[in-house]
Amino acid sequence: MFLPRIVKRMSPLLGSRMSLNACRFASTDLVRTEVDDKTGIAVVTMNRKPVNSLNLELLRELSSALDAVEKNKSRGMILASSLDTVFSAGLDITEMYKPDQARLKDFWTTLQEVWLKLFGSGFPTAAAINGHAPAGGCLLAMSCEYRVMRPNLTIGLNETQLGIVAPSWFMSTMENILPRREVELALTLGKMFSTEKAHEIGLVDEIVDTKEEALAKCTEFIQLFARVPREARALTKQSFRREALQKLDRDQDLQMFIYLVNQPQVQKGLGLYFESLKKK
Ligand SMILES: CC/C=C\C/C=C\C/C=C\C/C=C/C(=O)SCCNC(=O)CCNC(=O)[C@H](O)C(C)(C)COP(=O)(O)OP(=O)(O)OC[C@H]1O[C@@H](n2cnc3c(N)ncnc32)[C@H](O)[C@@H]1OP(=O)(O)O
Repeated sequence: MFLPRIVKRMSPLLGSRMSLNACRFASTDLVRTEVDDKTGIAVVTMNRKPVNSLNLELLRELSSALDAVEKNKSRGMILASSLDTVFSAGLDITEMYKPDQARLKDFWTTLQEVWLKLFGSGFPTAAAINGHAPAGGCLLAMSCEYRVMRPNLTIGLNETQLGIVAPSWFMSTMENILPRREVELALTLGKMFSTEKAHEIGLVDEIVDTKEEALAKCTEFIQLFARVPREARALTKQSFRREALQKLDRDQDLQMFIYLVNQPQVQKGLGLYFESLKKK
């Protein structure tokens, strides 16, 4: 159970430029949330070694962090990773391979919840992509309004490469950013884009060299909205994203997921893929 710990302290995270700002922290082991008192922007940092794979516990804590950002009336939120080379490896394969059925249900329901809160948030969002972002990691980054990425990394929805199908709301999330044709090709190929290619096609907005620069660029983006009335901005964003949000029928999607994941050929594929990751 996530219990936000709100304390005042100096920020150790954002380097000298922001280190004098007092920050409020609401943190757990897996997700650190820090609100800069000067900018009012929350940085939500995923911290699950080795690769921030999204298991039930990490998803639950992300969901709670999004609630806390909403409740605190933060000016915006930056999603980042504490790891040097990985933003998030996507869904934790161990949640889907030979799963406990009750936990599998909880896992998927919580993932839906995180997406609904992040993609549908009223506050401005940006992703500081300081590491690789395959599949579910790409989904989180794409659910934000702006993406800043370090060079020589990869991002994309690679599900078909694993022999699985990205759910339709993963697809809609990509379609909110890229032209339909580009999305169809990316999805059917299971394409992982380099940072540079992702920038060229518009999947990523800016490339920077360091995590600190990524956080600074995300902050600049969120500050663009400083003079825009908050409610009007939020309703405009939510209205623009409504079609994608409403298309998700949670019960039907859950049933489909449970059915597909339990198919012997999907289990076999997930097992082989997991083994190949271990042998790498
Ligand atoms: C309604 C329709 C429904 C359903 C159809 C059914 C299912 C579809 C549902 C959802 C879509 C799926 C979405 C996903 O997100 S699936 C996950 C896809 N992720 C990946 O393919 C990424 C795999 N990982 C990597 O490519 C690399 O690990 C990465 C580039 C991220 C980092 O490389 P690095 O060299 O730094 O680390 P590694 O040595 O590879 O890994 C370290 C360690 O971590 C383990 N690992 C990696 N990724 C995962 C993962 N996703 N889940 C669990 N574990 C992972 C890896 O095995 C290593 O473990 P160990 O050997 O024990 O150290």
